[in-house]
Amino acid sequence: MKVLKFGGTSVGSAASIQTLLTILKDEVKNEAAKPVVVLSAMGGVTNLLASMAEDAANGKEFTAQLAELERRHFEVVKALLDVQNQNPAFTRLKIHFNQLEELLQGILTLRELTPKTRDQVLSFGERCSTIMVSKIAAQHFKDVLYVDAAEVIKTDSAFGNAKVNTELTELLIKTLQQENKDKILFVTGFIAGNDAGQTTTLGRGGSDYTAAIFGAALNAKEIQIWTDVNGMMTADPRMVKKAFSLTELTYTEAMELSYFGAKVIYPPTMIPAFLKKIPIVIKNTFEPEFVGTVIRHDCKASTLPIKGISSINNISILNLEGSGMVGKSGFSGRLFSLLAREQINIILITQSSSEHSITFAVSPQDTERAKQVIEQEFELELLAKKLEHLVIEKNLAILAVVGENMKQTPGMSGKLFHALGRNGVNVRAIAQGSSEYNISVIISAQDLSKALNAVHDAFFVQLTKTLHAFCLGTGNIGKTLFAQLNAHSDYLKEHNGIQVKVAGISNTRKMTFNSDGISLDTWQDDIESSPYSADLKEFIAKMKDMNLPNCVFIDNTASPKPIEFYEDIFKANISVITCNKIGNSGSYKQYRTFKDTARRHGVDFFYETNVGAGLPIINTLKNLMNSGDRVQRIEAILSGTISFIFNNFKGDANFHDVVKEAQEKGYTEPDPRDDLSGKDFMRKMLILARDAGYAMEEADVEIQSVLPKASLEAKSVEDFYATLKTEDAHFAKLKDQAEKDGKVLRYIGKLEDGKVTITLQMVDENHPFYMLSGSDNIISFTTDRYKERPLVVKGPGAGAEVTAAGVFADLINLGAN
Ligand SMILES: NC(=O)C1=CN([C@@H]2O[C@H](COP(=O)(O)OP(=O)(O)OC[C@H]3O[C@@H](n4cnc5c(N)ncnc54)[C@H](O)[C@@H]3O)[C@@H](O)[C@H]2O)C=CC1
Ligand SMILES: N[C@@H](CC=O)C(=O)O
Ligand code: NA
Repeated sequence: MKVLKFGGTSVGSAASIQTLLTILKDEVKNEAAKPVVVLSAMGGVTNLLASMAEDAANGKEFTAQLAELERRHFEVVKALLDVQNQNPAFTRLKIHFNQLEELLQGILTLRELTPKTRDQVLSFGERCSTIMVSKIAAQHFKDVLYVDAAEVIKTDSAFGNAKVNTELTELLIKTLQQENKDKILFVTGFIAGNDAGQTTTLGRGGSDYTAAIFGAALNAKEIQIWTDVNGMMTADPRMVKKAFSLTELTYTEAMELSYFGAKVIYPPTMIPAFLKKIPIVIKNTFEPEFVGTVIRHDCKASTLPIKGISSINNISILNLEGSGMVGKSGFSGRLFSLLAREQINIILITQSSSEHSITFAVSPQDTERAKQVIEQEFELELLAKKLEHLVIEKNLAILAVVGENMKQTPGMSGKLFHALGRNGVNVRAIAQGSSEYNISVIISAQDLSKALNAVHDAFFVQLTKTLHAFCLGTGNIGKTLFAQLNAHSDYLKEHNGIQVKVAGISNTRKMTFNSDGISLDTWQDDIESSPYSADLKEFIAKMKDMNLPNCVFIDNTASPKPIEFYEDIFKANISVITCNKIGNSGSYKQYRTFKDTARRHGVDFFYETNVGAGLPIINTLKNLMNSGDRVQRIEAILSGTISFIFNNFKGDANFHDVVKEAQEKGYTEPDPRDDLSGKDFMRKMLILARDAGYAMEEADVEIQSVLPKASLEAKSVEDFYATLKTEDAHFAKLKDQAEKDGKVLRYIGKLEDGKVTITLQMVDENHPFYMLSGSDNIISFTTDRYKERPLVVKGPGAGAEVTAAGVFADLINLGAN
């Protein structure tokens, strides 16, 4: 036979009771032995009863609540019972409501609520729901018996949390069942009775306990807990959207997981079932076809590294330290006995092997009392300075990864701490028992949601890892990146297990945020209709405040302003991807600071597109350097704009029009003077030289300009274009000269002997840079290893598509870390 327990939501309305009946009909059809059905009070009723009792004790009226209670039960009776059966049900229920009213009246008169009376008040919840459901069930099943559990579950008189007399209880339950083998028993959950026939209650999770007691007494084949969620999940689904239901768990794992937070079952109540190895199945009344979770002792081997992550979102820690406890046997015994005497529950303990300090966690409401009693107990040690004063830290949380598979598996704690560290979550204390199925860490409460999501992503790699991107700049590159992300998101999920959510966007006018991800179909409308005006400081503050896991800041601007915040962003453990070259080509000190700060905080700083757009130039150089090679010389064409101009400034073409075309094609910087003046090229050479190990400054780069004086001095972009027309002869002369000699114009950068030069050259067909087209860049690295023939990278080095793709590639590389 099976025990089926239905929780408050499962008996909370006429509709859910109808579902309950369907579930029961299936059970009766498929199983020869009649089930035992344990019921909770209708959802919310226990709390309502408790508050009515409190109100009465405080002299407040309770009639309205009583009427509400009656209404809820009567409404169900009217909806589900045939008219001729309604009156007997109303009468039975009314008797109870009258008793309840009398009881509350007594409390009101005496202004006193004892634990005993409170238990009695609360018992009306289960009694009424069970009477009601059993009456309805009697219309559908032949033999139905209402059982008041107070008659068979016998306890001591510790009202509120009574202790069960197991032997007697089992005997009474067995006898009851023997005598009613052909009947479906409908049993009140949560309540019991003492020897004197008074009602007691079983404490937290009491109805589950009732089910476990019946299951154990009757050696049930299975105990089903019908609730309103799809079984036990890998984490609290309110905080971790990707949490999923577990199909199987061991008892130990269930205990560990649901100890914190998870309200599905309260594991101590399962002990009777656990001792008899009875499987417990958690099912969802509102989705009965879903398999749910089975808790059993003989679970199949699982491929999951952990079963789940549990958490408590509000705890305090107390830290006691001093020489007085070093090597002193009995010290912790004294401390913890004291706390036990005071009924202060210790949630977690850690002690370093130096024995110089003990840290333990308690609930916030116990904190002050714990401090007081410890200071009293250890007064002498404190006076003699053998102990320091107790340090209390509040607003903390516990996160624990749980699973028996962690046993003997190296790398589990590494994975946990990597995920926490990379997301800037500081670990205040750690506890792992030698059983190895639980690693608990204490962190700041405000980091809990971020930490849970990051750790969930790290362990459940079969799910997608979510990156949260905050993007600055919606121009050429920014908007192309959004289009690429949007078009490629399904592929990314499927092949790389990565999901990119754009959680914030700003341009110079507006900014918008959404922690669930801004739609990349409608981002333009979202930003336009956003109530927030752009404010870079605010944007960054909000990004930090949202505290999302796997967070990255993407700078797609050409502005010096975001650069000022990079260091601060790294310090908040947020990675940076940038196509903006201004940061890395500022002072050498600033360049170093970015690199060092990112490394110190365990986050990434990726800037592949700073040189040659999407071409793999920065990464190639990084690989050379990291593998111990040494750069002897770099020769390169790194201005896509100038490359395009020289490749198209031929025959009758005029210089002005070719520059305009380069801008229209998206090759130029927002201000094309940056390209033509050689400044953009200078920035790239400086970044390369620095990455190659040279501590250079801008002043160390020698630039030969391609522009005449008038164009160089132009005060605006418009004036600049005007000078390109007036100075046409200057450009035509250059072109004619090259063409006459059978050569082409090339703007070439060189790094050699610690010196960087950028010069305008005319090269013939024997030169390796002769054959270029479009916006091609080319770079040749001569190194200790690539000495005879240099390593060459060549291809289009400007344009929105290739640049955005380079930023995208940085993002994917980041996702892999
Ligand atoms: N075009 C290309 O081929 C390549 C461009 N890049 C770099 O890409 C970056 C962006 O270039 P484009 O998209 O062409 O520029 P753009 O002028 O089209 O767009 C810049 C965007 O940044 C925004 N912005 C500027 N200052 C801002 C601030 N303080 N706060 C918020 N938003 C701000 C603007 O509103 C605009 O949306 C530049 O740094 C450029 O050097 C890098 C490699 C290749
Ligand atoms: N404006 C740049 C674009 C790449 O950084 C260029 O022309 O090379
Ligand atoms: Na590149």
